[in-house]
Amino acid sequence: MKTSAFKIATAAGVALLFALPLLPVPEFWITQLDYIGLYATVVLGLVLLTGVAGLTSFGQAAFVGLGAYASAYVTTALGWSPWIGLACGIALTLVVALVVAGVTLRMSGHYLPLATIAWGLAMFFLVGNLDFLGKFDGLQGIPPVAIGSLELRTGRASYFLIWIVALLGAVALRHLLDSRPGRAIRALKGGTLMAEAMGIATLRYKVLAFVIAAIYASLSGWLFAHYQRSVNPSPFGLQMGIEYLFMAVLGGVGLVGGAFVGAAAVKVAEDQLQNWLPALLNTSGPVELVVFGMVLILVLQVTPQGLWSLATRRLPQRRQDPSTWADAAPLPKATPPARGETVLSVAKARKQFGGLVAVNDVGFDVRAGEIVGLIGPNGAGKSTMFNLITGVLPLTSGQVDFRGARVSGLTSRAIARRGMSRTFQHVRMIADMSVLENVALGAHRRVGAGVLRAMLRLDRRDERRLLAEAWRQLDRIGMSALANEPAGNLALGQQRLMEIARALCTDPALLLLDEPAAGLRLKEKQALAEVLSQLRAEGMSLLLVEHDMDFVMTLTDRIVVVEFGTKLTEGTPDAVREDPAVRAAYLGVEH
Ligand SMILES: Nc1ncnc2c1ncn2[C@@H]1O[C@H](COP(=O)(O)OP(=O)(O)OP(=O)(O)O)[C@@H](O)[C@H]1O
Repeated sequence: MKTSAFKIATAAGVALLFALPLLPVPEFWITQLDYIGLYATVVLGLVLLTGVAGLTSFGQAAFVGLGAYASAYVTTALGWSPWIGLACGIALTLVVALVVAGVTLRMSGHYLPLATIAWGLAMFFLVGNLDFLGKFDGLQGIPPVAIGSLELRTGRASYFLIWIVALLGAVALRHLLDSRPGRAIRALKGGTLMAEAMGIATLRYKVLAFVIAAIYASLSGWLFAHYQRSVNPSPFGLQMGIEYLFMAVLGGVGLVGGAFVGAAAVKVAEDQLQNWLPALLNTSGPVELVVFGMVLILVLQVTPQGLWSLATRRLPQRRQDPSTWADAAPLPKATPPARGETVLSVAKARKQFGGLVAVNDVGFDVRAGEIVGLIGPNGAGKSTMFNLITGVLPLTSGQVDFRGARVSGLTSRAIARRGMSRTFQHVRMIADMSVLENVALGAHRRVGAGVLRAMLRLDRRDERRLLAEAWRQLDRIGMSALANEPAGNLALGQQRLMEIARALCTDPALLLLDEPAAGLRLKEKQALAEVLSQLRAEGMSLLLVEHDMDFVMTLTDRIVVVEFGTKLTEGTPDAVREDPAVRAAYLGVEH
């Protein structure tokens, strides 16, 4: 399908949705669609949290309950307006979500889903046992939402509000995903180490995704309470938490449109199954969940990316046009170190993995405007040394100073923020993001556009500046033609170059490159050497690990040789080439 046809179909769908209650359609349809809109709003949050950020939560129904009960209580017990109820619900959700996120998001693996189950259960039983919330009977007599003198008393009247909230929520989420904070959230699934090395505070973005998802759920709860006009704990229990996840996965992991398809599919299937299953299986138990599980597995066998991907997977990749940011103001630049200043100083750096000494009291300096090579046979400890310098691994002993200040002991993020950037031995990227978006992650720290501005689309000026920088750095290493490709489609050598562009986007004073020339053809290597020489001429310092000896010998000013974790020698390329110990140990030549 072409993009234009897809857009027309979507617009027609939305127009039909809003025309429906004005047509003489059965009340049942309207009720169904009301619920689908309510569910989809919750699932939008899960698209972000689980689909995009990779954080599984079974606890969304509890946040729906929080929004519902907060407004139900203040409107019934205190007689406040539902709009104040909405504000109370959001405020309460914000506080609770921050607390729950603080407790759970440091957990990894299966602990997070388990913790969200515990949170969902705790909320359910807490609400069910509180007197002032009516225990398991809940609260009745909740007033309808009123817009001026118009009271939304019927399903048809509430329909527009429900769907406006759901669709605005979808638009805001799409905006977010296509923005600076959105890219950071998209990097959480599998790219935390890289993102931290680019100076991105990943825990903060996990918390943000969690809080946004909770607020979407809470909004739905508010609508739900005033639509139903009564609340009790059962729609906010664990079973519903599982169903919301079903909807998110079935609709399409990480796809905004999937929230609506998933919510619709589950709601319709649920009703149909409830009609027929009891008769079919001769039982009155709630067997829909079992059948749901089976349907989910079957659907995901056929379309692993969920139902919505059937509509979107043939759409061409969105292309960014460089003319969009032609006039963007350049990003701020840090003051570079003075030429000849010692930028990096490593002293007696040591790393032990159990009994293995991977780096054995190694020391060397790198000065501004200098390219230093770190060479040695496989397993000599070069990558470990990179990880020690950049804070990915803690030192066993010794120290690292950067621009005159001690950085050993700091996190990789803190070190990156001081102007040290790197590439990785095994390329670290977000494969389904475009090359340009991956590179833009490097410039993340240089502008400040946050979540709210992104959701409201008020971030475009900063976004243009950011993409312009990413494009400029890609262009510098001769890769701008590939800017719109998904990064995962590139050849390995190109992915390495992309990492260099990303590192350059951080505006570093020191660049650490781990085997930059690996996988490149001769011409590409020559072009890369030229770019690196130019960076040196501009006053940048570079430390590189490389196995291609021609590349190292022609490019570097000095070489540090390591073997079995120990420094063998250090000197100019010529001196190192002639050093008998190096020839024996590293170049394999007898002396
Ligand atoms: N996380 C770890 N746990 C245990 N041992 C490790 C760890 N990381 C590295 N090592 C060991 O430390 C030694 C140095 O490894 P390192 O990857 O730094 O070498 P290298 O010089 O970069 O080698 P190559 O050129 O093959 O990448 C190796 O013996 C390796 O097996």
